[in-house]
Amino acid sequence: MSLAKEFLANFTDANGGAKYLEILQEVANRKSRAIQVALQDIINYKGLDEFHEFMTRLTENTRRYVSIFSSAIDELLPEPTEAFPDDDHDILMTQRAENGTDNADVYFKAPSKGRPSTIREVKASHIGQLVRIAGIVTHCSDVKPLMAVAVYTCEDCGHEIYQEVTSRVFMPLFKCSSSRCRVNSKAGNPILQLRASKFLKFQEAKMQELAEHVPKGHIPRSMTVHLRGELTRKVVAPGDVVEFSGIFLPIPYTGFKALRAGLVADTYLEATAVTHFKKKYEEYEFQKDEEEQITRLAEDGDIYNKLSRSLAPEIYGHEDIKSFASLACGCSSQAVKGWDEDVLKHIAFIYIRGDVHICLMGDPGVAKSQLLKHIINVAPRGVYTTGKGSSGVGLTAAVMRDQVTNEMVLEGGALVLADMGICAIDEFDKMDESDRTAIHEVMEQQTLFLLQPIQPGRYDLRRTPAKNINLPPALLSRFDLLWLILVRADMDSDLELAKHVLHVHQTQESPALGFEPLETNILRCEEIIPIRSTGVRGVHSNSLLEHQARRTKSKTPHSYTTVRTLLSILRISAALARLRFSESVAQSDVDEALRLMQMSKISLYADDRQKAGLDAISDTYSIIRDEAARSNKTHVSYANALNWISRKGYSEAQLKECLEEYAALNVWQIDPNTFDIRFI
Ligand SMILES: Nc1ncnc2c1ncn2[C@@H]1O[C@H](COP(=O)(O)OP(=O)(O)OP(=O)(O)O)[C@@H](O)[C@H]1O
Repeated sequence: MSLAKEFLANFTDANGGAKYLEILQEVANRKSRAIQVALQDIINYKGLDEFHEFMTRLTENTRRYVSIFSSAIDELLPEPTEAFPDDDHDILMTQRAENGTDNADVYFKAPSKGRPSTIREVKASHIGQLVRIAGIVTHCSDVKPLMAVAVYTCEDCGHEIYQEVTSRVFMPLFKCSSSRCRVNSKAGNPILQLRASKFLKFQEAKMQELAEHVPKGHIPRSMTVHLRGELTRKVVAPGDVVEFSGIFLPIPYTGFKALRAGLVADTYLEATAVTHFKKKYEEYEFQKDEEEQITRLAEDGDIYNKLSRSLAPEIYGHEDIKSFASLACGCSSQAVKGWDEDVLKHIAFIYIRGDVHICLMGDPGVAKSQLLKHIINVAPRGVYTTGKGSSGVGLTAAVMRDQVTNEMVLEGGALVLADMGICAIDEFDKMDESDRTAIHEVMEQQTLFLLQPIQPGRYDLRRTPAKNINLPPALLSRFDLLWLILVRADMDSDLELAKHVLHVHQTQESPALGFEPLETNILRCEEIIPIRSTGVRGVHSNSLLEHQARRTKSKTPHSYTTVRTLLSILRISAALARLRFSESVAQSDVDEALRLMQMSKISLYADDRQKAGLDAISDTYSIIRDEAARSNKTHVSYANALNWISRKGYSEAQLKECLEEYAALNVWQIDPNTFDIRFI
């Protein structure tokens, strides 16, 4: 205990203040009841060597050190410096203090260095130790009073008896322990005084391991977490991604369960600190360097391209899907405000949702699942689940009996946990039809994004998507984009893919992108800041409607325009504007939104692209024209043009043919030496 006293009395923080003595003064003045001891402070206090043995003992037998620190605190507790009302409550507190039953609550916070453990990594060998565990909260009970000290008054001798309660069940006292009753050979009659007893706020949470910690094909594990005192209500809602520091403890079964269980005990985590990992968009606090990087990005004219190419750089190609996925992260459920009346008058809905849904379909092994996991990792709140293992209840909510309060409560499923975030449902087509209908309403109310890869086996291009995907049209129509990824015979593209995959596996990093890929935390910030922007003002409606009318006259079959299509264009355009930190949607945003919609349709009817007159040469021209328009350039280097078209799977030979054909039409001039392009 001497080391504990020395540390608490002499530790000074970075500002030279006596951190823990100040906290003890707060406790003495009844301004606080909790003392959180950061183990990092103990490490910093004397360097690891001096306190190494102390730290090891503390982390391996934490509960014992809670009582050691409590005793040290009792000896160090200063006199109050502020008077407080002298009422019967105070008399009681004084008595408790004299009986040592009113200790302040001591909590240890594990050092934040290194990766927290996953639930799967915490074993029986960790029993009694201080551990850090990261996970997603799936259930929170109400905050209830938990008795910590039972106070009795003996009816015969008036003696006050204190009984410390350390579990959720305890045996009340029936015999008075005073000397007077003992001398009189009386059992006495201790009466429990609830008003005098000490209660702690108590909350029970269920934490599930994060999707990225679950080995393929395994079921996510969960753990019960007990939150007491000042730690209650720190976990705001199911879906919060948090890191708990706590003592891993066994919880003996009681009653008949104990008879059946024998020596087997259940386990739980006695929380001592809670850190929120991914907050809701509004609560996210940016680090200083993040703000600086975002500011530099905001001034960069190529932010959209850099964002989408930084998402899953080790996955080759799929640029348009990555572009749209980065938009999906950055959309907001805010209504799209400020669009001028002409556009809105064509829209039946009063409320225009801001979220987008994507349905990814494709052949096996085209990186659909990998893309989902990257997107979930970037999104501030993301939940990944598989249709094979999910039921409608597992996706929405189940009515469960709360173990603590024995009341019936709603336990949030994947969609609830991802509220205001992104929910990725893999192999959605494997879900039962009856379960799938559970998300119709959710998708329409737009509290979630959905990315759902579907493997219809081999996709038959001669049939419509609805027939290939065997999803009800009512559900299909809720997707803003249906994107088909097929393995196509294309030597150049396959060669590039092979080079890319080999490079990733040899160097454990993605090939050079021509710029420093944005870190995940910057991508996450980048997706968040636009959320905070107010709604974006619309472009002049005529250009939007004309654009859409022109596109839908194209020869691509099945390309009718519904109100939902128009809403999708509104949402995508608004998301593009937000990514540019713009408060208004520009023509280029609408162009890009229409291009993404067009590319989505083309992916579904690829073989019709030739019939639709979008052959390789005109497609190559469209790609160069659109990219040049987006970067607002009239002069395009040959290297850029080649990079743009090869990303779409076209070859250099097709580029050269396109350059010649459109130079002959006086669309552009080609530099005879460098083959650079200058639009006329
Ligand atoms: N374009 C690509 N670039 C890099 N790696 C790829 C690409 N396509 C597939 N892969 C690799 O192929 C493997 C399969 O990827 P993934 O599991 O995401 O495919 P999938 O489409 O989900 O397959 P399935 O439909 O069978 O689940 C992964 O290791 C992935 O990295």
